[in-house]
Amino acid sequence: MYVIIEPIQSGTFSTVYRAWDRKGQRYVALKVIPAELYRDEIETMRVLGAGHRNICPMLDFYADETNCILVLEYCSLGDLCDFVEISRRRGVHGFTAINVREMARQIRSAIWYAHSRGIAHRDIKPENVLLSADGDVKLADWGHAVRCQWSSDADIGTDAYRSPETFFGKRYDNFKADYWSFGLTLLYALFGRTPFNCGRKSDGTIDPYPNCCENFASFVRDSHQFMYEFYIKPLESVDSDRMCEIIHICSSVVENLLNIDAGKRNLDEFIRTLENSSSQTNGYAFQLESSIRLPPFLRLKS
Ligand SMILES: Nc1ncnc2c1ncn2[C@@H]1O[C@H](COP(=O)(O)OP(=O)(O)OP(=O)(O)O)[C@@H](O)[C@H]1O
Repeated sequence: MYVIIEPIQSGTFSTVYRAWDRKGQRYVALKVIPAELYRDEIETMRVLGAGHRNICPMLDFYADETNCILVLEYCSLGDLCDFVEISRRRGVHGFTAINVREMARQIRSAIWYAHSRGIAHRDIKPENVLLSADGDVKLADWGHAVRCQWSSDADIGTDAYRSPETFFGKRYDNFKADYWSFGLTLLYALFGRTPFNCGRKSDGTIDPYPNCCENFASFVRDSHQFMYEFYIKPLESVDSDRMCEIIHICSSVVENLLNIDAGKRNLDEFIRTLENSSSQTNGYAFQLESSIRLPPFLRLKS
């Protein structure tokens, strides 16, 4: 029924193939997972259904004692991580190649939909943001997802995208943790890199970044200043309107998604501030100053 054409990628737990669906006359992605791991992912995908434009739907699945095969809609433009990397090699920044506002709207919509059904993704990152041929975003890989808002799992997801409170085995809000990962995913889309990395202790175990990462310490001291030093200052030859837009998106990400205080992360406020500025025309930086709290470096510039 399905003819495998080529492997797309091997993830940590699975291999994904591009295949031809003879019956449906279309390409599909086949994700092959060891049997002991598949149940949660399939159950989550069932709850999510095929009803959301920005969630990669499961079309079918097959299982035996050793493996399970998820048949997924095929996203021909691959994942956001590869897209940003390919653009970078061609000398194009993510913020030029991607309509980051539209991407943010679509990812937000997928997150909101999942959360409204009680599902937290718990591994939002560029590798799990797929791009379909018509340019839509499809949030994928629900293998780490849970159907509850609160947990204390200290070892879930991908370190560079995990929110600080998830490392220590204390109770945290999975939905707010998703907001943080969403924020870092957008920063990766804009700039092709993320700032926070875990270390290794002498016994080989992971040292969570909130304990050991200099960038994180700087971010805690002054998050807007850190963003300026890490992301904005190194940018060259970006015109001033574009620069204002990038700064505005960064500022909104920092205020509403990357807040150290998880309780203050706010998805709706994030989208609201993003939409606010998109209706502004040239020179909007000057008008913006009165509408949102701008980082100090933008005030200096204007
Ligand atoms: N439907 C799809 N269409 C196109 N490519 C896909 C699709 N699903 C997955 N891929 C590709 O395969 C990669 C791995 O898929 P996925 O993240 O689902 O596997 P995984 O084993 O759970 O990965 P990991 O645990 O390492 O995050 C994705 O990053 C993407 O590049």
